[in-house]
Amino acid sequence: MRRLTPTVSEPVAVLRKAGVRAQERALQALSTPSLMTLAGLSSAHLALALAPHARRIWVAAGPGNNGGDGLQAACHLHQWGMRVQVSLMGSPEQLPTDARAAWQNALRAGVPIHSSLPHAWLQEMTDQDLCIDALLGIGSDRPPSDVMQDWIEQMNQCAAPILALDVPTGLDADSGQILGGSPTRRHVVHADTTLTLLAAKPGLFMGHGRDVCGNIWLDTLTRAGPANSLVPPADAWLNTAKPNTKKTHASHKGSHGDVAIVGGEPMALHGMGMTGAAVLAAQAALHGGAGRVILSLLGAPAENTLAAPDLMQRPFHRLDLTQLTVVAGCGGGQAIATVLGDILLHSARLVLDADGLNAVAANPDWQALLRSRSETPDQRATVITPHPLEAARLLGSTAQEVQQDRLQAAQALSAQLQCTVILKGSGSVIASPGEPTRINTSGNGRLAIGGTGDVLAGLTGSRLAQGQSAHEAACTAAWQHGNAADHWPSNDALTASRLAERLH
Ligand SMILES: NC(=O)C1=CN([C@@H]2O[C@H](COP(=O)(O)OP(=O)(O)OC[C@H]3O[C@@H](n4cnc5c(N)ncnc54)[C@H](O)[C@@H]3O)[C@@H](O)[C@H]2O)[C@@H](O)CC1
Ligand SMILES: Nc1ncnc2c1ncn2[C@@H]1O[C@H](COP(=O)(O)OP(=O)(O)O)[C@@H](O)[C@H]1O
Ligand SMILES: [K+]
Repeated sequence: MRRLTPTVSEPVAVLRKAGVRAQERALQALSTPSLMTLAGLSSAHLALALAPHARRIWVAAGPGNNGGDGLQAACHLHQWGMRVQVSLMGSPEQLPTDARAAWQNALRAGVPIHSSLPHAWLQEMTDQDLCIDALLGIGSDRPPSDVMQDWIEQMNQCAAPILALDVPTGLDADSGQILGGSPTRRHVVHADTTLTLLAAKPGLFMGHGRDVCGNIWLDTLTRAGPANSLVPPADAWLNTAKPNTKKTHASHKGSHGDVAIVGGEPMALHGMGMTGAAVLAAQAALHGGAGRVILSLLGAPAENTLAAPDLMQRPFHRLDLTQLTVVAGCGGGQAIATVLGDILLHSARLVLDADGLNAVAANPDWQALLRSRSETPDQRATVITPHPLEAARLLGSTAQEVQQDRLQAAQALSAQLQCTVILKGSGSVIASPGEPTRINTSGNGRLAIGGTGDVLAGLTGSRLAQGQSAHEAACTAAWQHGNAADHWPSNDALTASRLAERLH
């Protein structure tokens, strides 16, 4: 069993529900004792570690095998001398085979099992006690019923912390969306800890998953490690790519790459002042360690006084795109369309963001140009950094559809445009042709403010300029960007410009 944090360094495979089921089938036949026995024991061990002094442990068990895990855990905890009470939803006779066996074990051991909520217990429980959510796991396929909503609400209102088994009830394990629609305290369990079983699931790290899982632990239930042939191919991996920011002594500014930021339409052009976005990207490229950073503001003949003195400023026509890592589109407005063809055709390495992506979405010729960058003999690296709405425009779908399956959306976009994609948001997904898809787990809701996406684009450009491949640059930049937010002092405002200066 191990805790999954953003700083985890060993590879962690992520499987959708279908993959977990395949793994379960393959391992089930080989595993003695049964997987549920192992799952119950593991859950009981973690419960005891979390609440060693608990005077009451309440297990809410559902009608499937997730309920079976809870019953099995209750049996161990009871045998170890803890005061446990189980509320079982549904009829024991209708439990699936393994869960029914767990119910019989618990009955034989003398665990109190009821079919209703233990109201008096719930009132008396304190923060030293523990609730175990074993209502639903990966079999959860619809919004919780009214009765289940009552149980979820009572659990969320209880003073005791919550340990969710496998998946917090109400959360879709594939998407991180709430099956009941919104993350209210009736629709989803807000766990303090989630023990996920067999494999990590994408929904725990995306969308609402980050808010309702608490600390995530994984037990693969395979003590000696499963034979490779039994493990289905991973749908993705957690992103563990930390940047190496060390530079050799024998280097000079030319060794660390040149980045040009193209964007930042001024107010005078179409009444939308967006130069700040390009300046933020440039600052991030600078602090990310690029050797030289050039700011090329669109439609702005005069030098911009907002920009730091470390930045060079040049008009677009003076850039030698063939020698540069170009970060294009941050605050690009409509002006980006006047230079996008050249950028797609000639940039040695390219990060395309924001209005650059919107322009590509509206123009099939530019989509073809973007795709063709991967077919040039030098296979020009391209990273695109859409948020869900920008991704939806490129895919011809909706932001809601993108959020329903972020892994699939990022992979489809990467295949469609033959480039690396960072699909931003809670649980950024990094997909590249021929590379394992990554889910980034660093970062938090404090990043959900204007300008932090520009910082990510500039930082990615800086990593590309320093010689990383498109996939590596995207993975290390996403991780570093989120990590800076994770280490931000709680009493200090996080703003995009400050983030750009504190990338570490
Ligand atoms: N069978 C095994 O070998 C193992 C199973 N495991 C556990 O089993 C879980 C999967 O078990 P199941 O496939 O039985 O699925 P679940 O236990 O997650 O739930 C399925 C049951 O819940 C009902 N249900 C689904 N949505 C509902 C809703 N909204 N309101 C009310 N009832 C609802 C279904 O009709 C079905 O009866 C995993 O998440 C994991 O906890 C683990 O113990 C590992 C081993
Ligand atoms: N809840 C969150 N958890 C982690 N990262 C987030 C979260 N919300 C936003 N972010 C990150 O913040 C950045 C926001 O980018 P974007 O939406 O393009 O904003 P802007 O265009 O204003 O810069 C992205 O890197 C995104 O991944
Ligand atoms: K659960």
